[in-house]
Amino acid sequence: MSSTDPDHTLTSLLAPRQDAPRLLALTILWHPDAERIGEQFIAPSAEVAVGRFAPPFAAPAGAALPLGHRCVAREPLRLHYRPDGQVALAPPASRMHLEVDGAAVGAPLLLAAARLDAGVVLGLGGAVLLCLHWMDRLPDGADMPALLGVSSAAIRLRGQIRQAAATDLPVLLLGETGSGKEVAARAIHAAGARRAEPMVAVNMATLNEALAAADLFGAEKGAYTGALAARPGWFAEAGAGTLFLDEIGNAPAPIQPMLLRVLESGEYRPLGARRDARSQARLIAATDQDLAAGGFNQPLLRRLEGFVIRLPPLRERRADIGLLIRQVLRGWAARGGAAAPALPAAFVDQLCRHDWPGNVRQLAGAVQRALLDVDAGLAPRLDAPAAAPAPGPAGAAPAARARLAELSPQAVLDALQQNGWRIRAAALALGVSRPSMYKLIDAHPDIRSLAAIAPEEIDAALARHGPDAQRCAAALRTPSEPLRRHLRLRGGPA
Ligand SMILES: Nc1ncnc2c1ncn2[C@@H]1O[C@H](COP(=O)(O)OP(=O)(O)OP(=O)(O)O)[C@@H](O)[C@H]1O
Repeated sequence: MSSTDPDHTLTSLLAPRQDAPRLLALTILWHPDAERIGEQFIAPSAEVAVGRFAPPFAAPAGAALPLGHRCVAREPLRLHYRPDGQVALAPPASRMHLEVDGAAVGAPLLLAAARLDAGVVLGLGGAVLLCLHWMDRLPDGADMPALLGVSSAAIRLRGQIRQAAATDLPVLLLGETGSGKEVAARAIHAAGARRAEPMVAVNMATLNEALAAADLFGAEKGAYTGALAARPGWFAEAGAGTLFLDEIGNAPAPIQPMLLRVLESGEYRPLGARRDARSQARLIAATDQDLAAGGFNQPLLRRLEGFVIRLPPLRERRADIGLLIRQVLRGWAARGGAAAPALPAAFVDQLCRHDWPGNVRQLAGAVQRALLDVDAGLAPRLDAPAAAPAPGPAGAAPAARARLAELSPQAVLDALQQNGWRIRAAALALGVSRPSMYKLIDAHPDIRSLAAIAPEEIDAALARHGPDAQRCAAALRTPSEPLRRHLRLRGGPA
């Protein structure tokens, strides 16, 4: 741990040094040969000339080849990283159509250094898209297939995951909705010494406040009304593995001091038990909220911050967008057995420049819908209604929030009914985050929270519909996940 580290966390050891050299880099976002997507050229000097036959682009440990495509002019466009930090761009002396961030360019221009932080999208000849960006670290072997990315931010993230995996510290994952927090938690578990033990993921926002303590810490038989059998709780189920507490900012207030106690002493008391139990589990928590802003138990926050990892939003790492699009295309081919329909380069250009408040999840949804459109002979559109952004509860853009308010109660009800009353599936269908889905449900006049339903009514639904939690949920007009947990706690059907 660094003695000058004001946060006293390991994270600062990995923070890029202010004086770290940064190099100009070009990453292939789109190419008629999809295998080329993600290949990079990292400039060894301040001058780069990009044409059909040079420079060579390569994947880590792969062969290096020039862009090669006939739409790219032989005459190169020239980039010059100037001492004042700006990048001068001179178009080629040819008829090739050149676009810079969607605008046609026919004359030299200067790019401010800050534009390259997120990545500038260069369109060459209407067929090849490149991302011009900075690199402040070397490409890695990208040995975490669930966490794609060739940007410096993606490489830094994988490095932090490897470091966190080598420790037993609690980890706090911070990032906007859809930015990959759960994927990162699973990668930490998979890369650590506990990989052979279970990983249990709990969404704190779905916990029923009255039952949360029993859910997490377990309960003795008869510990509360309806507890027909003892149950272990998530801490015991995680054993010596990893307990992932997603959306920790939504942890019910009475639970927070109990979590603090486990983190401080390793001990907790199952409901109705005479003595404490010991937790062996490693804790990873995630949130898209600012937990320091108020409401959340601050000593608990300090404990969770053993190792803090910030997941960068997609709009700050455009160099990764091509690989993420290709992942969806490959998924389509793997599911359907046939290659995915071709997406127009102009549409991919839009995808690469979009702001993606719902991050990777929203991008993947937009690409899926575009593929369905193209397959049906329609032109893909980025502004299709279903492609509405998935805002998080905190930090959501005003435009995204407005769109959330535009969702009618009927649309929310339809999404639940069509998705077996499952919150996660309905949130995906509406293109909103799970925290937003909870807010929509709370505000809905015709959807009830489980706590508001009398036990006799639940019993009557069970008697009528049998042990089918989804049918009971539909009959009770309540989401099925909390009902399923409630039934499990009672020792009944799930
Ligand atoms: N770097 C990545 N490479 C490939 N897929 C990714 C990456 N990051 C995220 N994804 C995918 O994006 C989707 C959202 O990721 P994930 O559920 O981990 O996000 P999250 O930050 O936990 O979201 P939320 O806060 O809404 O729960 C998942 O389908 C995941 O597989």
